[in-house]
Amino acid sequence: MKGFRERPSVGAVLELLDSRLRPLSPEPVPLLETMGRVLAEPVVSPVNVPSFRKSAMDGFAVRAADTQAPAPLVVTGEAFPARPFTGTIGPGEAVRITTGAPVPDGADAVLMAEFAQLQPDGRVIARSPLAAGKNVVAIGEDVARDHEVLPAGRVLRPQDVALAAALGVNVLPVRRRPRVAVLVTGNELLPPGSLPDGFKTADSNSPMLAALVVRDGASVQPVRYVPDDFGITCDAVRAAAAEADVVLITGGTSVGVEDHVPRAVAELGELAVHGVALRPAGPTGIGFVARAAVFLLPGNPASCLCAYDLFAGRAIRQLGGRPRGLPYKSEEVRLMEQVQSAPGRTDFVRVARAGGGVAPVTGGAASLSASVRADGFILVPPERAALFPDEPVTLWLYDA
Ligand SMILES: Nc1nc2c(c(=O)[nH]1)N[C@H]1C(S)=C(S)[C@@H](COP(=O)(O)OP(=O)(O)OC[C@H]3O[C@@H](n4cnc5c(N)ncnc54)[C@H](O)[C@@H]3O)O[C@H]1N2
Ligand code: MOO
Repeated sequence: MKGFRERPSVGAVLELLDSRLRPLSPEPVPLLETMGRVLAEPVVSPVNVPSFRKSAMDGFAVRAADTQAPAPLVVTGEAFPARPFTGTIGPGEAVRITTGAPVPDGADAVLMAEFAQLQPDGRVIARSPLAAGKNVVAIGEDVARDHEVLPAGRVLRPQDVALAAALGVNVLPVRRRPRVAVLVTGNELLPPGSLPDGFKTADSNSPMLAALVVRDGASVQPVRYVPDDFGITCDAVRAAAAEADVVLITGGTSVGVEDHVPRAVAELGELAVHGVALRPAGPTGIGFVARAAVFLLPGNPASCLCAYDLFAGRAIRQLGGRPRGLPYKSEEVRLMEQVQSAPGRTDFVRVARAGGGVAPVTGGAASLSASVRADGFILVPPERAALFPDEPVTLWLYDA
């Protein structure tokens, strides 16, 4: 059994990771299925919106010049959406119009019904003068043809999908979703939901990882349980790497006699990182097998979450074309208690709000309940051996 030799810094590991991964290729997807997907190319409008001069109000289409003096106008027809008035409005004339209807030729303003005085003979008088263009939406006023309306990289929102629909676009090029396989190692584990029994432990890492993977826009394959056996571990990693873009392996990452994962990854491909100057999750590993990026996530639940958040999630987001940084809101807060670290190491410290600032929650890397009690986490940078009360720190918030 060998211990960890050199542990690269978190920064060095992130650099390596970023240099090895590129967004997955685009795929065409029907518009209604694109919500939350990542746009791979900009959307350029093929049309003007609106494509005709459109009334913004119910009332009367008029010539603005005719409203400067309060003279009665003769109503010569009606205009409705998609049922235009086909004639031209001449001097002294008006056309009854509804919102969304094409403004007839000759008219350059719409008199709102509220400001129209109807005469007993059916003619209409403007109560106040109108400027040209009043209540008329110009051609291309909302969207001009050939203009970029959605940038590449956009995580599509409901209104984005709606705009594409308004432009007549019904298929969008979006990044392929990363496919993620999860392998759970450890003879001691029972499937999630099992009552912990004797020396056995219910698997809590895989439900957490599945939720994180979905949050980060990827699809997750059914979890596979792998006993602590070198040959079976190799077979499972090989099979997972053949069908996934990312393989997450929890447990068996360290240097104990039953920790087969690092050697399996090294033999099947490349173990680029094993051990990071980080606490918790120091035993984290990163490798590449076939075309898959493989993450060795320590078995302790808090370490597993930490290693996912800092490394695996970043890779998944990058492959999916999403912003690769931490997907949490941050805020500057005051630290209420001293936090001990060590020079050269990054510490991931779960904290809760306390006394107008934040304080570490109690519980080690094996404590999942500490992650549940935490409002978020802070990171102690490698150049600091400790953080002190009253210092400003960046709080990464678990809740938006
Ligand atoms: N010589 C050294 N030994 C260890 C070091 C070290 O630096 N040098 N680091 C320690 C740290 S820190 C951790 S973390 C562990 C990581 O070890 P493994 O990744 O091999 O994790 P396991 O031993 O398999 O499990 C640790 C712990 O977590 C429980 N576990 C595992 N999987 C799950 C799961 N899916 N759901 C819930 N709980 C799980 C497991 O039962 C153990 O209790 O290495 C140290 N050793
Ligand atoms: O870092 Mo281990 O990841 O503390 O339990």
